[in-house]
Amino acid sequence: MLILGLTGGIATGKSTVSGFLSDNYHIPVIDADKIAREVVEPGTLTYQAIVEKFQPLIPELIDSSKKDAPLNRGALGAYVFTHKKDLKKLNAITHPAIRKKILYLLFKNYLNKEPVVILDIPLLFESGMDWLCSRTLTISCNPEHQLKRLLERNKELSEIQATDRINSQMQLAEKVKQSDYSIFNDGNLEDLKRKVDEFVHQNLPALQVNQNCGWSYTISSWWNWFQVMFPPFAIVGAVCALTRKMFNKSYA
Ligand SMILES: CC(C)(COP(=O)(O)OP(=O)(O)OC[C@H]1O[C@@H](n2cnc3c(N)ncnc32)[C@H](O)[C@@H]1O)[C@@H](O)C(=O)NCCC(=O)NCCS
Ligand SMILES: Nc1ncnc2c1ncn2[C@@H]1O[C@H](COP(=O)(O)OP(=O)(O)OP(=O)(O)O)[C@@H](O)[C@H]1O
Repeated sequence: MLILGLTGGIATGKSTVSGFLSDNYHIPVIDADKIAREVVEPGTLTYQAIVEKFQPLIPELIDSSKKDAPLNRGALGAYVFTHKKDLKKLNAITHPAIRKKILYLLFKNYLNKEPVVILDIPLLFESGMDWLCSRTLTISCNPEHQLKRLLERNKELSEIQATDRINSQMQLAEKVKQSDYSIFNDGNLEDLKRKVDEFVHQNLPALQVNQNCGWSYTISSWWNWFQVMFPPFAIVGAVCALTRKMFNKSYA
């Protein structure tokens, strides 16, 4: 299974691209932002840990008059994106649960024999989850477009708050440098769609696209067949791939 790690800065167009890939090529998408919302729902251990840690700092974090009140994400975001140390603490609480769910969904897709899965993670490199990916793709754009799109989408954010969110992430240029492929999303939505189509046809040649009824997959080498027939060899293959990635990274 080819795992394509999709990343970029906030509001650079990741979800728009994963939407195209899912709608037009029927590729399953694992969306880390969506998972990040699920793992903090009332009743979860992550929710409890966040309330214990952050309610003393953010009194409006939950509506205490209601049982199982959801987190006030706006208030939590406004606080953590201006307090770097606390953002790290929030990440330390949420990321293990997000990682666990991602691994579970990857395994489920593997059992479903999906040839390609998109892993849409804004913090792909920051969290080190790029090691799981066969290939990585960064969606970037210039800073003016990024700020404009973020302010248009999240109308509740002031320009200062939006800039804080952008600055809390790894620089876009660094993400582009670390990734195998990048798409520069500076045109309109039609331009973006065309670039995504070009990307698929140029970089995913092992897959034969049938846009009407999804992907059909050709297992190209004897080694791939072998791994499908004897799963322990797939595990050895995965360990070798991870070791190779680690080695390449430390010498990059
Ligand atoms: C701080 C929170 C409550 C703000 O919630 P809100 O609904 O306003 O934003 P949302 O979750 O939709 O995120 C919007 C975008 O913000 C950026 N972002 C989110 N979390 C982080 C973070 N920890 N560090 C840097 N950028 C982040 C991403 O680009 C994301 O796409 C929320 O983002 C959160 O719980 N973050 C911690 C979990 C996390 O790291 N999620 C990202 C997926 S790995
Ligand atoms: N090429 C484009 N032209 C016009 N609008 C665009 C373009 N690309 C993305 N947008 C818009 O910009 C906003 C941000 O895009 P999107 O939600 O895909 O970003 P994202 O990278 O997934 O953001 P986040 O990190 O917050 O999840 C959306 O409202 C989207 O419709």
